[in-house]
Amino acid sequence: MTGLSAVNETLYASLTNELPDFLSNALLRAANLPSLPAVAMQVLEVARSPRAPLSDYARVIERDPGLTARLIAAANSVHYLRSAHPAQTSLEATQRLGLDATLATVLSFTLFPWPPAENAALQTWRRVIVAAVVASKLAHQLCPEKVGSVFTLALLQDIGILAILTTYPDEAETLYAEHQIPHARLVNAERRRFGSDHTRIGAWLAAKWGLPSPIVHAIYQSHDGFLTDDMATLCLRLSGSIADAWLSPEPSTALAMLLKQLAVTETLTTNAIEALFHQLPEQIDLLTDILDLTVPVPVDSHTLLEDAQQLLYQHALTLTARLDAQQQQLNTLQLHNSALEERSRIDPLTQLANRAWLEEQLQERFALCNEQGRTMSVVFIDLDHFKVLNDQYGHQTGDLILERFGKTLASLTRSGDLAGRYGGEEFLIILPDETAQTARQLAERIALHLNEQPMLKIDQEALYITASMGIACLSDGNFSNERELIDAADQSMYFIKRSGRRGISVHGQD
Ligand SMILES: Nc1nc2c(ncn2[C@@H]2O[C@H](COP(=O)(O)OP(=O)(O)OP(=O)(O)O)[C@@H](O)[C@H]2O)c(=O)[nH]1
Repeated sequence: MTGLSAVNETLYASLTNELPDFLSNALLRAANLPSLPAVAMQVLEVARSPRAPLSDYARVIERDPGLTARLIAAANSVHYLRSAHPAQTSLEATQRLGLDATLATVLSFTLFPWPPAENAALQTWRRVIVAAVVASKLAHQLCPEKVGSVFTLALLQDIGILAILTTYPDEAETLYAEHQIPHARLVNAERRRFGSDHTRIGAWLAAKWGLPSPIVHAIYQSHDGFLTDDMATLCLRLSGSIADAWLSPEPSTALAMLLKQLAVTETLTTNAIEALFHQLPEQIDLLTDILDLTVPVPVDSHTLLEDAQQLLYQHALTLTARLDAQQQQLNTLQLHNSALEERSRIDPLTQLANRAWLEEQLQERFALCNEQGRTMSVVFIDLDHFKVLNDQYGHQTGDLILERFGKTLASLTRSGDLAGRYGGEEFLIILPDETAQTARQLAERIALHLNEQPMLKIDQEALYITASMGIACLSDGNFSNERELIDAADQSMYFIKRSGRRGISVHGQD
């Protein structure tokens, strides 16, 4: 057996530093701060050794006559009386009670006020007793070699509440009456009222008693999340939550929420949880009988688990339905968005790209050419004498001509090219990776088309149009941005206008 641990000063100091000054001062001034007598400390030390025989516990316990008497009384309580001879010694009592009940009795007797009154301390003790049974059953499944230590830790996880109750009796009693369930909310309420919660205060108290640092750390982290690889830690963290569900006024709802959280850990199968729940009632009855504790709601584990799973299933169904509806909404919105986006790029009259889209594409293309040493050309087209057409045939006919010219451009350009309406009767074609020579060939095809195909027939009379076109190629000038490239093509187009219209000019060549 190892000896009693000395207080780990560094750990105690760092935990004291974590508490606000007013709280640590108040805790230290508290008259009845829970204390752990030497005998209980020694029992906990024994419990740290996984293979310690019951006789080791009995030997430690018999040094304290009061504790021994309590243990013998517990061993001779209702559940154990069927045995032929009442237990008379500490060893007989521990043997009859078994490890879990022995530990629970020792800690109950040393920490828990007697006789129990219906108050927050009793609620707390009820919770940890149920939690300890849960922890022990879970440990049998997940880490059988640590059953004893997990059970002890589960019993100690809420000692911080006892410390808060003795330090701020009235305030804490009210707080715990309000917030008894759920426990997670309690932790937040404690932080708001006392500047710290019972896991920190419990760890501090354990360090003050001189409990081994693994116990102190375990209490500190006892209420953290379920995502941990350490099975003993998981057993401890689950134990409190399962106990809360068990003791909740609406156990099936609480359990359903817990099962949902548990699904994330993927450590416990539904079968394992079922097995656990079916073992719990008997074990809890046994222990609470020995300790004269009543668990207020007698729970039928079968019904509870079934109800919880049903709730979870319904919840999943509602959630799926909601997700489906959201997905549909999203699809509609996306369709709507892409239609809007499409509309924001298209000139409604000609169905070609609009100016904004042309400029955006040109900017991107220009940057890409610079980055990758590629080239491109642009063709700037201005329809000739459009004002005259409008004046002569009317604005609507002018519109129709623009629309038909749009179709002409769309039919003569290739899929990688981008033709758009730059302004009133001005058009621009972007030709990625093409030289001025290729751009000229395209311009010539357009000119030929306009020459050969009338845009309209008005009163059986064919109406032809002409265009002035300017071309600029990135490779033929020192252009520092896309704007300069368009300007160059525009100037070439003006050169044609000035020269009498209907023609093609290439920047740098004419
Ligand atoms: N029908 C119609 N006309 C438009 C549209 N946008 C611009 N215009 C007309 O196009 C004409 C352009 O006139 P100008 O800039 O003088 O050019 P132009 O008459 O084509 O003469 P040049 O370009 O010098 O050959 C104006 O009368 C505008 O009103 C449009 O969407 N529909």
